[in-house]
Amino acid sequence: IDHMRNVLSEPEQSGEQYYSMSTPGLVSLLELEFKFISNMNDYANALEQKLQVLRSALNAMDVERAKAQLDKMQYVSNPINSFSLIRRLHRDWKKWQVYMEQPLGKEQMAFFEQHRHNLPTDKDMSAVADAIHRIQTTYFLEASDMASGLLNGKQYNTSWNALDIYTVGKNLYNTGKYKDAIKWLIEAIEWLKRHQLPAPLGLQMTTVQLDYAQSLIQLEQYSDALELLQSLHIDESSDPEMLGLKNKTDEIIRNLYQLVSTSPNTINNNSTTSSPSSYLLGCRGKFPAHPKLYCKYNKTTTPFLRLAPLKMEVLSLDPYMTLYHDVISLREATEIKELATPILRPTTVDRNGSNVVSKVRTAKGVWFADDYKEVIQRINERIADMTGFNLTNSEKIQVISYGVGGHYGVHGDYFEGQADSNLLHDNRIATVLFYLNDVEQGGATVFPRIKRHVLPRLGDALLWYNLLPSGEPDLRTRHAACPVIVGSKWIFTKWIRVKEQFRIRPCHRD
Ligand SMILES: O=C(O)CCC(=O)C(=O)O
Ligand SMILES: [Fe+2]
Repeated sequence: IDHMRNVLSEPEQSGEQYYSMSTPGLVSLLELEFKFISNMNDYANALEQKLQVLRSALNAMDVERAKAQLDKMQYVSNPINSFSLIRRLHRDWKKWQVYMEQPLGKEQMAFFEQHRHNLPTDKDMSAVADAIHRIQTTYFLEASDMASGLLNGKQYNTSWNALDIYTVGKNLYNTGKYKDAIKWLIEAIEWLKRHQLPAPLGLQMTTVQLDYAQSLIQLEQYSDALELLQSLHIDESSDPEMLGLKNKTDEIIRNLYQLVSTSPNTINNNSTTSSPSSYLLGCRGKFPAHPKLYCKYNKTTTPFLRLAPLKMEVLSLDPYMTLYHDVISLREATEIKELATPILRPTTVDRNGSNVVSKVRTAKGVWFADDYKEVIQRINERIADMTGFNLTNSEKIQVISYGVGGHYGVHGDYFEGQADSNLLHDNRIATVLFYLNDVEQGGATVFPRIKRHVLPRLGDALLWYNLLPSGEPDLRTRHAACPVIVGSKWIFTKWIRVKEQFRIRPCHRD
C-alpha cells in the first residue's frame, strides 16, 4: 500500500459503473431492480390472463364432455350436437392452436434486452465480494454471522441465501484464499440443507461440495477431501449437468487416491495467529485511550475567529492534530452531497505517475473548483479561518462517497519519492478532512503510527500537518479510512499546499 497518494487530475471517464463503490450508485441499482420486479409482475399477469382464458374455455368444454360421455352414440345422433362437433373441429381447435402458440411477454423480454447493459458486470461482482471479505477480515467477523445479518455484534433484519453465500466463497476460492473460502462454502451447504432456491436459479449442492473438496485439496488436506467426495451420492441419471459433476468427481477421486498414498493429510498448523496490525487494531477501536489533551474555543488563528470561535479538540501535539466540531451544518452537508451525487466517479490512486482505480481505495469522488457554488466558496473561507493558511494554489475540495466496505488503505497525503518535482516542491503541508455524516458502523479514520482513531461525525473536521518543519514528509501522519460496515460515509478533503505559506510559516533551524 506504500506510496499510494491522492491524485490531482480528474479520474478518467469510463464505461464501468463500479456499482459497489458509492451509495448513490447502489440506489440507482435498487431502482433498476424495482423495474425488473414490475416487469416480471407484468409477465406473470399476462400468463395469468392466458391461463384464465384457457380455464374458462375448459370449464365449458368439461360440461359438454360430461353430457357426451353418458352415451356417445345418442349425443352425436342429435344434429345440434353433431353440427357443432364438426364445426368445432373444423375451426375452433385451429384457433386454439394459434392462441396457445402465441409467444407470451414479448414486451417483457424486450425490457430485459434493453437493460442488459445496466447490469453489474463480473468486475462489479468480484469487487463487492472483495468488499465483503474486507469487512470480514478487518473486523474479524464470522462467515455464519455475516450470512445471518449479524454484523459486528449488531443483528440486522436481513440475511443471505445460498447463492449469496456461495458467491462470496467462490470469489475467495478464485483468488486463492482457500481457508476463508471453506468457511463460506460450508455455510452455503448448510443453507441448502435447510431451504430451497427457486428452481430457475438452481445451485446444486454437489457443485458447492465439489468446490469445498477442491479447496481442501488446495490446502493439501487430501484425505479429508477424499472422505468428503466419497460421501457424495450423485444421482447422475436425471440430467447431463449431474453426469458432468459425477464424472468430474470420479476423476478427482482417482487422482486423490494417488495423493493420499504418497502424502497423507498435511497437519494444518499454518494457522499462525499473528497479532493484528496497528491498522486493524485502530479499525476495531482497540487503540489505548490516549490521555485527554484539551478542548478549547479557537479564537485566535485568524481575526475572524474572535467573532465566531470554533470548538476545537487537540488530539495530538506532535504531530499536531486537531478535531473541530460543528464546523459545517447539516444543511451544508446535504447541499454538498446533492451537488456531488450525479457526478461522482471512481477515485484513483497514483501508481508510477498514472492514475488508476485500485482496490486500496474503493470510493467515488468529485473535485469542486473554489468558485463552483456559493457553499464551496463559503467552506473554503472557513478552512482559511480554521487553519490560518493561504489557500491560493491549494487543491480543489474533493468530495468522497464510500460504498460497500468502502475504504482507503494506509497512505500519506504528502508527495514523496519519485513524485514530480513540482509536487515535491509544493507539497501538501496540511490536510483538512470534513465528515458529512455519522456512520452507523465502521468507517473510522485511523493513524496507525500514533494510534489515533477518529469516528465520522457530521460537522466534524480533522486537521493535521503532513510535513515536518524541514519540509520533509512526516511519516507519522500515515493514515487510512477503515472499511465502512453499515452506513454511507461521505467526506470531503482539502489539501493545502506549502509554497503559498512562505509569509506565514515561521522559519525553522532544521
Ligand atoms: O475517509 C477517510 O477517513 C480518510 C480519507 C483520506 O485519507 C484521503 O482521502 O486522503
Ligand atoms: Fe489521506
